[in-house]
Amino acid sequence: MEVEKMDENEWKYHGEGNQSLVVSHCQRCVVLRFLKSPPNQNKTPEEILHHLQNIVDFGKHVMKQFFGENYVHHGEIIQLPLDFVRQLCLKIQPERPECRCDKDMDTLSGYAMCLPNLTRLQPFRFSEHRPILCIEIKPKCGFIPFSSHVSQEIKHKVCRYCMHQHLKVANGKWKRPSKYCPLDLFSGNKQRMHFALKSLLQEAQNNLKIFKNGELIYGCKDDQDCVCDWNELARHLKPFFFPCNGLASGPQCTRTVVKELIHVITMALLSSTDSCRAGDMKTVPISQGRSYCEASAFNKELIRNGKHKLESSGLPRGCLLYKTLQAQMLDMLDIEGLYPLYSRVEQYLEEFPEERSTLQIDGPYNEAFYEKLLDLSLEDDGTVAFALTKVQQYRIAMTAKDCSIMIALSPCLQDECSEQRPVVLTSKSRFTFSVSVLDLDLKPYESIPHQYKLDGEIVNYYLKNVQAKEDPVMSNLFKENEDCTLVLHKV
Ligand SMILES: O=P(O)(O)O[C@@H]1[C@@H](OP(=O)(O)O)[C@H](OP(=O)(O)O)[C@H](O)[C@H](OP(=O)(O)O)[C@H]1OP(=O)(O)O
Ligand SMILES: Nc1ncnc2c1ncn2[C@@H]1O[C@H](COP(=O)(O)OP(=O)(O)OP(=O)(O)O)[C@@H](O)[C@H]1O
Repeated sequence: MEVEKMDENEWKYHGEGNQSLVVSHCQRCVVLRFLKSPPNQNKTPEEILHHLQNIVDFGKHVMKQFFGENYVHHGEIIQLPLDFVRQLCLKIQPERPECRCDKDMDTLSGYAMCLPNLTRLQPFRFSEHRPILCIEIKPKCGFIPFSSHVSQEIKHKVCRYCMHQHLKVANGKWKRPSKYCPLDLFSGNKQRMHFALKSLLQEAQNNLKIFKNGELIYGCKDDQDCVCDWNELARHLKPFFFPCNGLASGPQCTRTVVKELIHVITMALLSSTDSCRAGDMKTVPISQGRSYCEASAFNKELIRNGKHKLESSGLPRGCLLYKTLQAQMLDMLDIEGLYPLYSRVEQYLEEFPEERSTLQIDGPYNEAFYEKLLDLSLEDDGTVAFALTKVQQYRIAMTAKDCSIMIALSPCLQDECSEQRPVVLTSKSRFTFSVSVLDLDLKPYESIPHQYKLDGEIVNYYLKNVQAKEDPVMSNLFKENEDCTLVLHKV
């Protein structure tokens, strides 16, 4: 990119999260990702550069090992003319959702990350001018803690996402709770995955976005500004799934198109398109934890129908969901078991502050950092080394619990398909596709006390306001079904 010739008119607002703001190039398949910070808390250019360098290194040397070369796009740092950045910031400001304006885009350093635009990245070069559909999913934590340090039984039964939903609705972050449960998505069971994806389509929150040719066509910019109309979505998608038409519009058409969409997402998520170095690093056998969440609407429906066993087919080892789950499961002790270890590291650092850099708390995130993450031993020998390894593994796990998955799909003809290109078929069309992961910024060491506090708040809110009310209803349902089993067995 020729940085001297940067023109803000060639860029447009693309999206943002809590930490960064993204603009996309109007013609080329690239984005610029700027850091954000609260007003008047600007970092120096050196600090920004260091932060960005850490993000790139972490993607390159650590996350690529966990997720695989092809899934991770670590990007590169770019230095931009300050005038361009200021003009760009002014230009995009009106597009920004109000709820994100508590932080400002960094306009003082001139540094940003340059990445491929994953919403427009064509899975394969041959199809450069083909339309492209992209689905972004933020799946969140896909397992129930198995750690013996967990103090509240409910955490062994209901997943964090489902519990957190109630607190978020109470706090006004979202208007309605979602029926999505990450454990259904991560189950590998197509029926459960279908239910999870349908629930995401019903209540997208910040967990689902759909882009057509790089433009957001479905999902929430914020809780006030959501484009979530299934008929409208079906109108956009019909040419992708039914290119020769023959499908009249109406509710039946909408349902058919949505079903096809869910099918392609499921197939892409279960596909294995890469291998990685940490490939056979097994954090814990999935069987150790419960494979379903008691609060999942899918699970409740099964119980209502007298079935007690939720199928969990398991994920294929090479697929991105499997890799994400394995990285998430580096949180082996749960925040309750981790917090005392964090305190041990803190105490040590209070005594020996100069050791902070040797311990690589704030980087560099290099090969040596990665190697230290591979020790999965849970035997606490009382050392700072043990505590630090668990803290760093926990940070990786938190990062994997908050990352997003991008699936890019492009229609292709039968004679264009070859063995190198993964293809997914629907009833009337075929797509080449690629799967990537984004937002792999390592969670800061300093966020651990916040995690500890938030965990308590989520659980306490759930116990007080939800479980207390739901329990009699659910236990009655269990009882009814048990009665039924008794009749069949003995009489
Ligand atoms: O704690 P959670 O689970 O609510 O996750 C936060 C996300 O909220 P979500 O629940 O996905 O709506 C939150 O997402 P939103 O800003 O709410 O869209 C951030 O991703 C936050 O990350 P960071 O601390 O800014 O790096 C996330 O915080 P971390 O816990 O990952 O640090
Ligand atoms: N390389 C990319 N290509 C296309 N879109 C991108 C890319 N990177 C980010 N985005 C878009 O910008 C949004 C915000 O980016 P990102 O998730 O990295 O922000 P964040 O502030 O780090 O998020 P969080 O709130 O989770 O901390 C994403 O949800 C995605 O839609």
